[in-house]
Formats: sequence, C-alpha cells, structure tokens
Amino acid sequence: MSIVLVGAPGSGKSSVGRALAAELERDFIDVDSRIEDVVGKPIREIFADEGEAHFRELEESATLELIQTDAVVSLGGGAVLSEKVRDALQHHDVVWLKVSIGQATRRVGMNTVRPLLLGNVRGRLIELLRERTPLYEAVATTTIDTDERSPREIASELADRRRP
Ligand SMILES: Nc1ncnc2c1ncn2[C@@H]1O[C@H](COP(=O)(O)OP(=O)(O)OP(=O)(O)O)[C@@H](O)[C@H]1O
Ligand SMILES: O=C(O)C1=C[C@@H](O)[C@@H](O)[C@H](O)C1
Ligand SMILES: [Mg+2]
Repeated sequence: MSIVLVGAPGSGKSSVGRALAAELERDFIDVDSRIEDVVGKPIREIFADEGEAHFRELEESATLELIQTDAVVSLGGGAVLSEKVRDALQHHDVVWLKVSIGQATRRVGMNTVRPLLLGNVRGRLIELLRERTPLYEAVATTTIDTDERSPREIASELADRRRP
C-alpha cells in the first residue's frame, strides 16, 4: 500500500516524499511531476492554456491511479479538494505535512512558479489553508509539524515511525 503525503504548497511534499522513499527503499511518485510528464508541459502552462478545472480532472484521475501503488506518493496541494480522492484516501496511510503561513510563504518564494499563488503569496496561502486545513485533517492518519526542521529530519522521523 502506498504512503501518501498531503499538505499546502511549500509544506515539503516533494522534498520530504523523495527523502522518505529513499529511507524506506520505495519508489517515489510526485503526482504534479507525473501530470507534467504525461501532458508534456509545466502545470503553470496547463493552467494557462486549459484552465484550472481541466487540471483538476487530470489531477483527480492521476491521483486515484497512483495511490494504488506501493510507492511514496506526494499529491498536489489541492488534490484533497476532490471528494473522490478524499474517499479513496480512507484506505491509505496519509501523512499531513503541517506548515505555518510564515514558513510556507518563505519556502514557496524560493521555488518555481505556482499558478494559484501568483500575486499576493501570503494572502493566497492564508485563503488556501483556511479552506483546506479541515480537508487535510480529515484524510490524515499521521500529522507532522515541518516548521524549523529539514526535509531529511522529517523523513527520518516518519520512517522511524513506520519501522517495526
Ligand atoms: N522542512 C523544510 N525546511 C526548509 N525548506 C523546505 C522544507 N521543506 C521544503 N522546503 C523547501 O521549500 C520549497 C518547497 O518545497 P516542496 O517543493 O517540497 O513543497 P511542496 O509541498 O511539494 O509544494 P507544491 O505543493 O507547490 O508542490 C523547496 O525549495 C524546498 O527545498
Ligand atoms: O495548491 C494547489 O492547488 C496546487 C498545488 C500544486 O501542487 C499543483 O498541483 C498546482 O499548482 C495546484
Ligand atoms: Mg511539490
């Protein structure tokens, strides 16, 4: 069964997921990257050319398929908006990477373009977290705080919790 990572943009799903997969010697799948590979362009271009609704359809079907593997699977930040995804996650080991607004704002500022955060990054993150925190909470079987800790430290703790 897969180990699924959820959380806000900048919570570290991609970074922690890669490190956790290495620790547990599992494959790592980043759903955002997989969608980009299949469509053949970056997510920001899918948003620009086809619109968010189309991206959400691609995301829902990719997520439902990829969580059925034995990999560590990092979801897109908004995947939990889908009720079908939330239902499917009931049968999975789901880790919620919690992050404060301050840390998430600093982290996403350092990374690639995120179409949903364009403009006022902090303001958009506050809105996203208000809407999504109850959804992350509802699907999570494990919660871990990511502020002031490196992705490697977080991955080690998660791996330790899963070792017999
Ligand atoms: N615990 C951490 N401490 C410091 N920096 C971090 C931490 N986790 C992630 N980062 C940095 O923050 C940025 C965003 O991390 P990452 O891409 O892993 O987040 P994400 O949750 O996958 O975001 P998205 O939802 O946009 O895909 C990267 O530059 C990464 O190196
Ligand atoms: O928070 C979101 O809604 C998103 C997060 C990213 O992982 C991507 O899936 C996309 O940029 C949308
Ligand atoms: Mg990511």
